[in-house]
Amino acid sequence: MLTIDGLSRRFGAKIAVDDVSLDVSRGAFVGIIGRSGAGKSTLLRMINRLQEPSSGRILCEGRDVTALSGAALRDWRQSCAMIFQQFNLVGRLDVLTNVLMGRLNHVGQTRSLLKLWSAEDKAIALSALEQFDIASLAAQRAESLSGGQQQRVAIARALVQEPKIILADEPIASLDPRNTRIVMDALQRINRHYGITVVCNLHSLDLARSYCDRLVGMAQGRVVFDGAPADLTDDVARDLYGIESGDVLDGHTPVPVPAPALPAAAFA
Ligand SMILES: Nc1ncnc2c1ncn2[C@@H]1O[C@H](COP(=O)(O)OP(=O)(O)OP(=O)(O)O)[C@@H](O)[C@H]1O
Repeated sequence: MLTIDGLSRRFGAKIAVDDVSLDVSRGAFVGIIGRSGAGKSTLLRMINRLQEPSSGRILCEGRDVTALSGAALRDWRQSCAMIFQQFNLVGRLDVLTNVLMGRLNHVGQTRSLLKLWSAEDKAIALSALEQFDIASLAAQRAESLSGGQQQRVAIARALVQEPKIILADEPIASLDPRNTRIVMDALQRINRHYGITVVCNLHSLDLARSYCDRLVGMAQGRVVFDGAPADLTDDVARDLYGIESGDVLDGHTPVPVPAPALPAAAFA
């Protein structure tokens, strides 16, 4: 469904993403893992075109996403919803209105400017909130909610966009363990129940192993592992995470290793 073909992004002399090629099939739950600075966010942001590639292409069902502009680009962004670490809600607005923002592309420009939501849009938004057990919070200001609740609102907003893909950039990075599970369960529900493809950046390897059906490991902008969670051995994980491996391998003794110099073929 989604093909990333030789995608790179430079920031001055720095190569954040270096010649990445991936095929993501419809309905997959893909975890992008790797240490801080590996290029995970830049990769996700390029898929959504929040960041422009320096070279390479992104294709979705044969359409060249990298060439889109204007209305076609807006359509693309609607069909690949982003979930951010910091939720990106409008704090002073109520929860229901925040979710309705996800419908903006489905209603006419005048109605969206005036925020004249139809009864049907409101029903869709409320139903999305119900999916994640937060319909009772619909009238509350978003800023009054806990982090886990806010992230579920953001996921509901993404769902009402009716996307083909959800791109989640470290969605649980600022949450406690209980809310982490709730939010990951919400993403899993979107994936399994609605068949929406999820590509999710995760720092925690344990979470990635529990929730994803495919893991893509990045180091220094390159893909150094691509396979099933069961195939990602602790040794490979230590190479991927280096001195951070103790943080991501729960129950394992951290074994510091030098920063990896990882050819893509090494773990293919
Ligand atoms: N706008 C930017 N300007 C300059 N350098 C950038 C920019 N965005 C990212 N980088 C650099 O590109 C590299 C990859 O960053 P990126 O945020 O994609 O990594 P990451 O794996 O998502 O890390 P983290 O988990 O810490 O967010 C880093 O070295 C980062 O400093």
